Amino acid sequence: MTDTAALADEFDSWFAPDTGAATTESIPTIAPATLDAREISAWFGDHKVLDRVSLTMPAGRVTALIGPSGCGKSTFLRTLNRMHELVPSASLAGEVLLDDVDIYDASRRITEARRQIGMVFQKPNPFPAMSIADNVLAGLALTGIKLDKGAKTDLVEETLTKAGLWNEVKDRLRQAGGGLSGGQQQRLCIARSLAVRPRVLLMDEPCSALDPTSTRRIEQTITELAQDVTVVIVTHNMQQAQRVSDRCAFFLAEAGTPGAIVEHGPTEAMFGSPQDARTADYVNGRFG
Ligand SMILES: Nc1ncnc2c1ncn2[C@@H]1O[C@H](COP(=O)(O)OP(=O)(O)OP(=O)(O)O)[C@@H](O)[C@H]1O
Repeated sequence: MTDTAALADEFDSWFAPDTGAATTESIPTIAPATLDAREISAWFGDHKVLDRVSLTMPAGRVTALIGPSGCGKSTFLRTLNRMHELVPSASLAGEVLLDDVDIYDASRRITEARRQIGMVFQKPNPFPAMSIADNVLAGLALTGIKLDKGAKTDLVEETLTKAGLWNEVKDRLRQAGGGLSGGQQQRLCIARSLAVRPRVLLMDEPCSALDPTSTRRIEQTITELAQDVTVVIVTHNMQQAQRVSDRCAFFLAEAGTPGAIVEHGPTEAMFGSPQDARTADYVNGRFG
């Protein structure tokens, strides 16, 4: 996916399949949840790209997924909120438990899983012509949540503050989201995700399109967010993984085999005393 419009479509489509979303006048405030992936295998057609990946991503912590290009990090991330199934040829085996409830259970609505497990993409994808405030509120309509004006105003301030953008935009909330810098747009997208009060926020290389200053600003935001929401982030940047994450999982797809986790654990141990020689080689920049 290459342009902003296409990514905005992706945002739209992830809520689209559900027709039975409930309407409510308030958004439940809930605590961060633990996400537990059990024996996840994933395919595109008959190409198996993940093989029985199990990983617990603890509540209120930042977990970084690291590994060379093509080892299945993004695919794994997309299985965690049922985005993988948006690809027509895609299939999946295994379970993803959100505080012990399987998000793939047939009785659970797809929209509810995606509301509770939000996603921030590689390139910022605000709706460019929509105002900053309306961008923040965009997810509410898509999930069927209706709020009165005062509650919306409060929610815009609350989420832009949490995303570290409020002070920069509070005097121009009616201006177009597309007029912000790349880093500001990414923080706007974080605020948009937070507005539906997710319990988990998935981030797929959220800084890869940003300059170093904007990157550090997003990293600061991620660190601050972790008390409200569980964060799972894919990153190629080893310094970033060390700076923002509590735990890391190292993925590898060796010699044409599907991606699997070689090692996972506290970030300090993964970088300071890795158990597997392949982890040591990767985190020290010897390949990948
Ligand atoms: N939509 C798709 N259709 C078919 N194959 C896909 C699709 N998306 C990913 N793949 C394949 O799945 C495998 C894993 O890709 P994935 O993007 O998950 O890896 P990654 O570790 O996130 O890579 P990168 O770090 O380069 O983003 C690769 O072989 C890739 O070519």
